[in-house]
Amino acid sequence: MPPKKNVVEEKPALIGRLGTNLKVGILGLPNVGKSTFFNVLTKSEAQAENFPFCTIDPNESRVAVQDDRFDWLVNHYKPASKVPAFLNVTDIAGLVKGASEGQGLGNAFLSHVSACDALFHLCRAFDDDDVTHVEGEVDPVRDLEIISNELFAKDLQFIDGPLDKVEKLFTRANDKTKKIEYDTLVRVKKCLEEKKPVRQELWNEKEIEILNKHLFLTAKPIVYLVNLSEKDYIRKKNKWLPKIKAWIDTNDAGAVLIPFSGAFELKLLDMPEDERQKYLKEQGVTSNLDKIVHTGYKALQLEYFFTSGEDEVKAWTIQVGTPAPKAAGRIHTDFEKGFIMAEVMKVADLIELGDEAKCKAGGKYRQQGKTYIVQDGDVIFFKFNAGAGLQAKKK
Ligand SMILES: Nc1ncnc2c1ncn2[C@@H]1O[C@H](COP(=O)(O)OP(=O)(O)OP(=O)(O)O)[C@@H](O)[C@H]1O
Ligand SMILES: [Mg+2]
Repeated sequence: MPPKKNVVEEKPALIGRLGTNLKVGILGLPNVGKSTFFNVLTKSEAQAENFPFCTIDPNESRVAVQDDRFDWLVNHYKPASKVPAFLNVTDIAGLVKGASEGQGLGNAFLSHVSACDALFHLCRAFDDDDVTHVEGEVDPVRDLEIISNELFAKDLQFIDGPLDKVEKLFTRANDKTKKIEYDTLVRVKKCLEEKKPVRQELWNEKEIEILNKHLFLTAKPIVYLVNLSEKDYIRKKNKWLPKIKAWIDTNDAGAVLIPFSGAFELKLLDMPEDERQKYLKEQGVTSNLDKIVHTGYKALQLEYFFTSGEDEVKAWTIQVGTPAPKAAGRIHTDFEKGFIMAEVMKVADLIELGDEAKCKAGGKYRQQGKTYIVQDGDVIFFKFNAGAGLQAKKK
């Protein structure tokens, strides 16, 4: 029997703000290399020094998403203007044990975490007696636990307010419309008490709508980054890596772990391009920064389609699952209002066949209507009725 239409399917979905201007925050203890990472990633010059709480106010920047497909389009069309996709990144202040009780920068810090949509949880696995560790000695597993506990503690403090409110309406005032909200928040509280991050629980769409009103810290997707010494990064070995992996498997199953080295990346940044290539070849390593950017982008459930021609090749960021008219609206609201169709080629087909004419001849140039869900890497030309925007305004 086919499933009933009104049954809400349980599927892992992004809990959080909607939109395309989402950002990833860099989270971790003080002095573990967050600003160093931010600087090498975004080629910025945020202050990164060897003392805890060097960063106080968040620094924001964006980093271009490296994509060979975009490079191919640029090389093919030789456009006057080229605009890749960008990932927004925020460097936040270090968090210490007791932040949820106001220690360190306390609540100010946690509000900066709250303003981000996903997190790079960065921990330190490099030994360097000259770089101060706020907890004494290096132990990234303990550090992950400290930060994770603070996030749980903050969510637990926060939930009582909304839960009390909805409980009054649902149980005492007998407002049955509040049932889902009440049940959802009770489940959230249970998760938090069991130290299960909200993101690890399976929620249906209705429940996600409720979660999205509250933006729990443990609902945000996390990518774990381990900051290694240059030596360990090059030899791809560090005694903490297996322990960190085991911690993630137990506490945040399925989350991605990516090692990098702030010291190594800083060194690369200072080298001229030819020297850098030579050094990478000699050492037999590559930088992990592109991979980190891609993973962050994916964690936000963002993707992009391309528009391309001689004027411009551009990657347009959308949320996964965006229908064609809404994607068109990213370019201009009139494109959405007057949407007629999307003419779509897959960038992989374009690259394989060589040009648009061959795509058309090979049946790889398709006309798609309003219900088409745009896919990552679609090359799209939108047809729209130019007067539609005006007509809509007149109504
Ligand atoms: N992989 C590494 N190996 C050795 N030293 C490193 C490495 N990564 C960062 N450092 C050094 O650690 C110190 C602290 O780095 P940074 O200022 O980036 O930390 P932070 O996490 O932003 O600190 P805060 O929370 O205080 O803002 C700096 O002196 C930096 O050069
Ligand atoms: Mg810093």
